[in-house]
Amino acid sequence: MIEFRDVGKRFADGTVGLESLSLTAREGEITVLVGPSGCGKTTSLRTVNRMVEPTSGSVLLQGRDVAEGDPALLRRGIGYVIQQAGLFPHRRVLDNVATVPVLQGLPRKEARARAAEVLERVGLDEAMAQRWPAQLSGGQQQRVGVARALAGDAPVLLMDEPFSAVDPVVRVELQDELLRLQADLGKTILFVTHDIDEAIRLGDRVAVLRVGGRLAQFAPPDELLAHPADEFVSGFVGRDRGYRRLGFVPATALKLTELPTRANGDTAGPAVPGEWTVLLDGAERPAAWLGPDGARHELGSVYVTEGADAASEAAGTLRGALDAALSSPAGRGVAVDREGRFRGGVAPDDVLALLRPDPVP
Ligand SMILES: Nc1ncnc2c1ncn2[C@@H]1O[C@H](COP(=O)(O)OP(=O)(O)OP(=O)(O)O)[C@@H](O)[C@H]1O
Repeated sequence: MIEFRDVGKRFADGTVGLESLSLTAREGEITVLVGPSGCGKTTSLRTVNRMVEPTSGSVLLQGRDVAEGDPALLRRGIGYVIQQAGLFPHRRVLDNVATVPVLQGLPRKEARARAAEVLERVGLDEAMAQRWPAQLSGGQQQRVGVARALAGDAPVLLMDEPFSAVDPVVRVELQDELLRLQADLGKTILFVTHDIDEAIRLGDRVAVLRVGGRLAQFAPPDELLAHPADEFVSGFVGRDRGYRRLGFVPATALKLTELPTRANGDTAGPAVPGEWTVLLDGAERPAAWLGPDGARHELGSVYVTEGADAASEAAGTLRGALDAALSSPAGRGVAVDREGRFRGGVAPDDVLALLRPDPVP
C-alpha cells in the first residue's frame, strides 16, 4: 500500500536525513517506524505526503508514485496526526475536525455532522465539541487530532509521535483506543515513535531504523523480541524482551490440564482428597477454589483462552495464562472460554516451556 523504494533525502545544508530506505507498509495494518532521535523517522513519514521531497528513490501509494500529481490533492487523501495535535487555536473543536471534510468539498453543515460523528468515535461528546482547543487536556487534544485525521475518511493515516506529549497513563488509554478504532476501520497506518514499548504494542509490523534511515530490522513484534537481527536491535528492544514477549505470544499451543471440579454450594469436601477443587456455578463458570483443607479461596485472575482483543490485551496470550497461574492460591490457574465457562487448568511450567527459546546448537 505504501512502498518506499530506495528513498533518500539529503537536505539543502548537506545533512543526510535518509540514506536509502526500502520498506512496504501493508494495507490495513499498523506499520511502526521506531528508532533513536535523528534516525529519519519523521523525514520518512513526510515523504509520503510530500512535506519532504526525496532527493533519490520514490514513494508509491497504492502503486502510484506520489511525486506525480498535485500535492494538495494527495494530502487530502491522507490523514495526518502530529505531536501536540496541531489544532487551530482559534477554531472550536468541532470546526477543527470539520476542516478536512470542508476542504474535501462537503457543505459546512454536513462537514460538522461528520465531525460530530468522528468526535464521538474517539470518546468526545457534544460539550467537548463546542470548546476551544486550549480548554482541553493534552489527552483530549490528541483525541481531537485523531478525529480530525479520521474525518476525511482517508484510507491512509500518518501518525508522527501522536501520543508523546501526554502522561503514561493517558498514553496507554490513547493506544488502546487507537487499536479499538483500527479493529473497526482497518486503515493503513504509518506510525512514528521513539518508544519501543509503544511500537511493540501498536505495530502489526515494526521497522527499527538506525541513523540515516537505515533499516535495521522489519518484523512483527514477537519476532523482534524473540530474534533481534543484531546487537543494535537487541539493545534498542531492551533487556527485558524475554519477559515482554509474554504479551505477544498467543497461547494457542498451551495445553490445559485437568482439574477436579464440584458444583458451587455442594457441601462435600474436595473432589479429590488433598487436592484443590474448582467450584463451578450453574452455568459452568468457576466461582472459587475449594482448598484441600475444605475452605473456600478466591479464584485469582482467570485466563481467557480466546477472544484476544484490544480491550483486554492479555486475553489469549501467555501473559494472561501466566498471570492466572501465578495469582491463584492453588499453584495453577483457571482457564475459561469467552463466555466465562470453565475449560481447564494452567500450570506455570507449561507456560514457561512455550517461551523457552530453541537452544543454541
Ligand atoms: N529541514 C532540515 N534541514 C536539515 N536537516 C534536517 C532537516 N530536517 C531534518 N533534518 C535532519 O535529518 C535527520 C533526520 O531527522 P528526522 O526528524 O527525520 O529524525 P527523527 O528520527 O524523526 O528524530 P526525532 O525522534 O528526534 O524526531 C536529523 O539529523 C535531522 O537533524
